[in-house]
Amino acid sequence: MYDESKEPVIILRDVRMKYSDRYVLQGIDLEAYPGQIIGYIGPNGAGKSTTVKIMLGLVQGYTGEVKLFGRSLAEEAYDYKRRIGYVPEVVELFENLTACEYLTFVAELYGLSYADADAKASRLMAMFELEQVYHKRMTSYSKGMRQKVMLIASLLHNPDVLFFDEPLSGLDANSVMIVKEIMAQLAAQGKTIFYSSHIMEVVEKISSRIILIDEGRIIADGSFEELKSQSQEGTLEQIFNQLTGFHAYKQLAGEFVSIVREA
Ligand SMILES: Nc1ncnc2c1ncn2[C@@H]1O[C@H](COP(=O)(O)OP(=O)(O)OP(=O)(O)O)[C@@H](O)[C@H]1O
Repeated sequence: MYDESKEPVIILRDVRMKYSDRYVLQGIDLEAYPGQIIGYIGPNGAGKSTTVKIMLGLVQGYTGEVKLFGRSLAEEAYDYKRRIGYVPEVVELFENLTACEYLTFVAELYGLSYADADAKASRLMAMFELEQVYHKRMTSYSKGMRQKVMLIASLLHNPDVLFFDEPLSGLDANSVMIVKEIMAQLAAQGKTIFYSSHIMEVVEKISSRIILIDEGRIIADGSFEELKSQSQEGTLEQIFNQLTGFHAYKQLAGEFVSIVREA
């Protein structure tokens, strides 16, 4: 369980972000604590990736305050990146490298020596039964194999906060169980996991807290039980549909299919 007596590791205050004339984040306020697994969910285009990229220092030009580990990202030369890990949604970069080359490169950026990085990376690859391909180029990897490499890359430096964007994407059923358990054990040891996904069944089960964002605003924030009792719905998928005002999926699907069938 997370410990709210500790200092929050993430603080966002009135974070707003504008692209061209349009606000895609309209005032995000949240704190995250050690040991929390936060499911950060919302419709396509709601602003989830933008929020995460701001926290990663990849997007500038926002207003409001963003603090990680008690210090503002706006502070000059604040080197917080060694304490965070990130699994991006799209894994296409660097595939001409072998896993060994890629993982040791990433770990060295985080300050590990080559020898330590190689030893740790090869052992973690073996845990996913990927030892045979450790020295093969990732162009020859399946989607799930690449995803496992990205997970390892995000964890090699033992970060305190993890940002995962669809981390189970492409993983087989056994690997999903392993990764879910890894997340639970990391959280039990006080890591904070900020997790974006569209797979509601998984978010419902693994999150200690769920934040639902729609059109750049937080519209629900609490444990699954809290969200359930507020909305009178049974599953997270139903809560999501209700809170985002979506009911017409059958009609929409019908219209879609009828357009497809037009000669
Ligand atoms: N670089 C950019 N330039 C202009 N608009 C952008 C840019 N990045 C994101 N947007 C817009 O900001 C809005 C929020 O995008 P964002 O990627 O944060 O959504 P998301 O909630 O992560 O969506 P998804 O579930 O589809 O991944 C969208 O309307 C998107 O078109």
